[in-house]
Amino acid sequence: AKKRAEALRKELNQYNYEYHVLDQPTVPDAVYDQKLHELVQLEEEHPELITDDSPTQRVGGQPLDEFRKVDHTVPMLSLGNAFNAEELRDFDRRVRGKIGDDFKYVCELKIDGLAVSLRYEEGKFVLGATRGDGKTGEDITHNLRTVKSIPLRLTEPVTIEARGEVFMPKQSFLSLNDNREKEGLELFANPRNAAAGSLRQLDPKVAARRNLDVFLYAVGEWQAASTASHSERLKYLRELGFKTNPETKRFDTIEEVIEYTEEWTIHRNELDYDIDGIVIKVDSIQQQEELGFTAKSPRWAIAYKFPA
Ligand SMILES: COc1nc2nc(N)nc(N)c2nc1C
Repeated sequence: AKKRAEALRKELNQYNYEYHVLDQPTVPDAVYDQKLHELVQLEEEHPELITDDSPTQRVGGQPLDEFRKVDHTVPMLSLGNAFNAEELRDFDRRVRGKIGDDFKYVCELKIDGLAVSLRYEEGKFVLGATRGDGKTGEDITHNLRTVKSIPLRLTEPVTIEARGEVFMPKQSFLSLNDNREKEGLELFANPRNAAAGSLRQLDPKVAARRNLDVFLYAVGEWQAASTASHSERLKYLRELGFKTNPETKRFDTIEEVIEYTEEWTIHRNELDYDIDGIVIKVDSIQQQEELGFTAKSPRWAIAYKFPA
């Protein structure tokens, strides 16, 4: 029974990863559901076989009676903003004034969701927290465990804090508001508020039915082999089993970056999720360190915000 439970757990976690992280399922839902049912029965007969990374353990038992405060090991920063191409060129001039012309930019979609920090110890998901004021957030581990694209166990037993954005896909937002209208409940104004409202619940069963998703984009505490660039860090996050955004691109010049912001200003309505801008970062870690930080934001990154 122990062997069978282990085999089922491995298989189901792999299917879950393919479906929710890669968006490339290799088996039909019926196969997943049938094997999950077998594991649930096996764990009912042999509770001692239950491990906390079992797919049956994503939705916890009792609701909490309050949220615990969590101090971030590494503060969660905020980004400076640019609202037009000229302000992006100003940013570029400041960067070049400091590190010269030999560098690359990475551009990422700025997901309109809720910033979270995910802590793993020896590869196991142990703590998920909101950004809060950047130094102290709230422990929402019980809700983040229900997000199927958040791995409960990484492919390597590393200790790491990954940062990203939890969001509600547009389609899920529309059907959630449909249901709320039918039940005479107040509607959510937008997917961001719906995601935030779902994560602010004390009972994880609520978040579990809200179809939340995540994209990871940065690391806080970092133990792994040194990485030379942000692009390499994103690749490493993917290798660990995290979901990162597929639209991320590297460019040599700010003019290419401006074209990328113009493209997404037009095409963002084709995405399955809301974005409120584009985040632009100097790719090299060494050059990021040369540029450093202001009191609250990195000098090596900026958020281009779409016109409201
Ligand atoms: C390096 O710091 C950051 N990086 C980010 N990257 C993306 N893609 N989206 C964000 N919202 C974001 N926010 C911060 C503070």
